[in-house]
Amino acid sequence: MTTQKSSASQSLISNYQNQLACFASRNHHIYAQHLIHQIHMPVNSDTPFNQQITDCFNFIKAQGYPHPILIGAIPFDTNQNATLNFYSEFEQTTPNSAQQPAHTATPNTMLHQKKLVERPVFEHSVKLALKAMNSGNMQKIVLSQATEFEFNQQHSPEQLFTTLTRQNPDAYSFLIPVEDNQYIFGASPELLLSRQQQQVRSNPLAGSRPRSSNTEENNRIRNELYHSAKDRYEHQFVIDNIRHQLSKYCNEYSASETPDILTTSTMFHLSSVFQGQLQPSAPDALNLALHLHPTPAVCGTPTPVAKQFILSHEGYNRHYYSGLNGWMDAEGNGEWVVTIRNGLLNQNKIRLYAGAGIVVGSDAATEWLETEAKMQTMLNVFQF
Ligand SMILES: C=C(O[C@H]1C=CC=C(C(=O)O)[C@@H]1O)C(=O)O
Repeated sequence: MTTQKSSASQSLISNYQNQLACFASRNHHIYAQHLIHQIHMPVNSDTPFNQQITDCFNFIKAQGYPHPILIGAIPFDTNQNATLNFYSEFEQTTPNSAQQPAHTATPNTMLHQKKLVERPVFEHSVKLALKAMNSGNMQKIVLSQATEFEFNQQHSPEQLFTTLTRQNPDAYSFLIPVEDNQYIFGASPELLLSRQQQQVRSNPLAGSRPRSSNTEENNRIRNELYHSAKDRYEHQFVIDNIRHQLSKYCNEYSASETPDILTTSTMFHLSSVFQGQLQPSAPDALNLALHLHPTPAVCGTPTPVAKQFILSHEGYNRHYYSGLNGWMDAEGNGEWVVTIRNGLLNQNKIRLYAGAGIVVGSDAATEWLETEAKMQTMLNVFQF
């Protein structure tokens, strides 16, 4: 496939060829290699990001590539820059974990680790949030922490991705180039939104318990989560919000009446499904997903109050964590997942993130332990 283009179109030509992006779900794996253009701008109503997306797709198609793809990452705070990567073509395969090489990540030595949010700071924020709830200002908030690890050498992004998909075959695994030669990577259990022609689907999660290694104990934990009034309450904010936002665009839809339990490599979650038939005028997959973001699974209720609390109290910049990532084709079909159980690869440093939903009745110490358990999904990649 040629990458030589006319001088008139040089501004859209890749300086970044061979920056691989990968996105895997249970049903398919997408690999895209020939990066044509990267947009870095906020995806909010103040910027012309939609026009730029249309221009990029049109430009790539005019060069003779009929099936371009956008694979990108949107931050938690949409006032910060998103990264939208445009590829001229992509390969789509059916997952077959038996054929994947059974390696773990490069055997690097970890030199240092540093908490960006220490446990007392997190627990203090939880207590402040509970106070705000008791005075009626907020009903739910998701608070998070991050840890940075420094290794003696850089991990191979491709190996990280292979390990993630092998360890988490039911998750949405991703590896996406972002600014400054960094990558975000992860294994998210949470589908924010998929659109395939007029079919839309969302699988919100909220309410969690760490898994044990003992089967009987796991049965007890699942049962306790399923019947926990506090976790059902925490979950309800998310499904109510998704139903409210998406039903506006649907001719018909259905939503789970009671949640199921979704099992990941490290956690149990309460899980609901929303499915609908979109109206002909409904927005494309990315814009529909942006209407949902940030859901109460990563922010809180009411959204503006929770978002402001997070920005003022959390004590670090979430950036891509708890945003969304995924892909979209030029017809507006796509899959966007919540950027959780993820990390940021920056040369020989890796930053990992995890959060937990807080409602009245939450206990600060238990919530901290929940974030640590969630982080284990990523730590397993490095065999810690
Ligand atoms: C915010 C995270 O998880 C969300 C998704 C599932 C369950 C959650 C919870 O029970 O708190 C969170 O809302 C995270 O993993 O960092």
